[in-house]
Amino acid sequence: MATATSIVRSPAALLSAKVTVSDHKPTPTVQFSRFPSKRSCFTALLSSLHDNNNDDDNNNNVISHPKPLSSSQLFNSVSNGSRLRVAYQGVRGAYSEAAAEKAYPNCEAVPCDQFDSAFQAVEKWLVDRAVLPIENSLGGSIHRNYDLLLRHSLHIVGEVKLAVQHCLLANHGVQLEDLSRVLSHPQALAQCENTLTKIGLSREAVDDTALAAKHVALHKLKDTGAVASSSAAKIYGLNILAQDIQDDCDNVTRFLILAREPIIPGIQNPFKTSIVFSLEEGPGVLFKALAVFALRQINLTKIESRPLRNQPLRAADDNNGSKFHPDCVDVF
Ligand SMILES: O=C(O)C(=O)C[C@]1(C(=O)O)C=C[C@@H](O)C=C1
Repeated sequence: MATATSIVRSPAALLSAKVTVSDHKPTPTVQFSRFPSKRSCFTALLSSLHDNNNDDDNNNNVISHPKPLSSSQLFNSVSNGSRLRVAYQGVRGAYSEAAAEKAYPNCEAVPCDQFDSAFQAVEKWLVDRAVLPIENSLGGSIHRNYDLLLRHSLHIVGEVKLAVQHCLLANHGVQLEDLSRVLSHPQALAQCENTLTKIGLSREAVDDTALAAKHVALHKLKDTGAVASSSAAKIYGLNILAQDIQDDCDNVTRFLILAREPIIPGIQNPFKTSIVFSLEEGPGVLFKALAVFALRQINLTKIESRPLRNQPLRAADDNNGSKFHPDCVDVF
């Protein structure tokens, strides 16, 4: 069990509650809110009130949202008698596939070549949900997905944590001393940094761990291994040369569950909220923004800062001599 915090609907209506989150279930979260400017912040607040009142959506000034998911729909892996389709990045045997199946045990896990394709698959109604990695206990944040969350209009409706245990895989008959190179996802290579350095293998990044295993098997490579899961070894017929090669035995990746529809937070489940905002530069702006949470006893579980793409880096000695200008601060 872990402790987390709730609930922020908008900067104008802050509520907080200390809650307990089970690690074993997907944690429901309210929608991914964006407050890039005062104007859009106001729009977001208006549309959220509009949804809650269930009014007819005839007003063009108010953004219309898809119908929100209910908490019971959220955990149902069967919709209308058919299996829920859940997009993940990678090929069969990727950790993301295991995360999708952990989030929705009876789902049809749908492989996507890139993170962006998984976002698009949900937006184009090809699948019902996407399950994508957002941070790892050893490797840190997966920035690509933070940036994609800003570019797409999907909602975070839950999260799932997966213990990641890496294996060193090779073709049958290949010994550890035959290997000079290893392929894997960059995060997986980072999570095994110490072990791979000790063995003395050069590293090459590919799109996902299972793809690395598939490549080694398909091309019958004798000098190249793959860092991937034991299920990838089974699927692609590879031998496990070493198990649990990650640098820390507590290697956990947190995945977000994304949907077209937001969910309405209920009181029966704990809720976590993600907010994105940018700040005008000036002394103490970040301190003041964070004080809003501190003064209401809201426990922040993660803070992430991303560059604003449409603004070049600001010089360190401009304006009032302030050396640090956070371009964008995301509170998760
Ligand atoms: O390559 C995979 O198997 C993935 O699912 C991707 C991914 C990641 O993006 O972090 C997921 C979990 C592990 O941390 C390593 C890689």
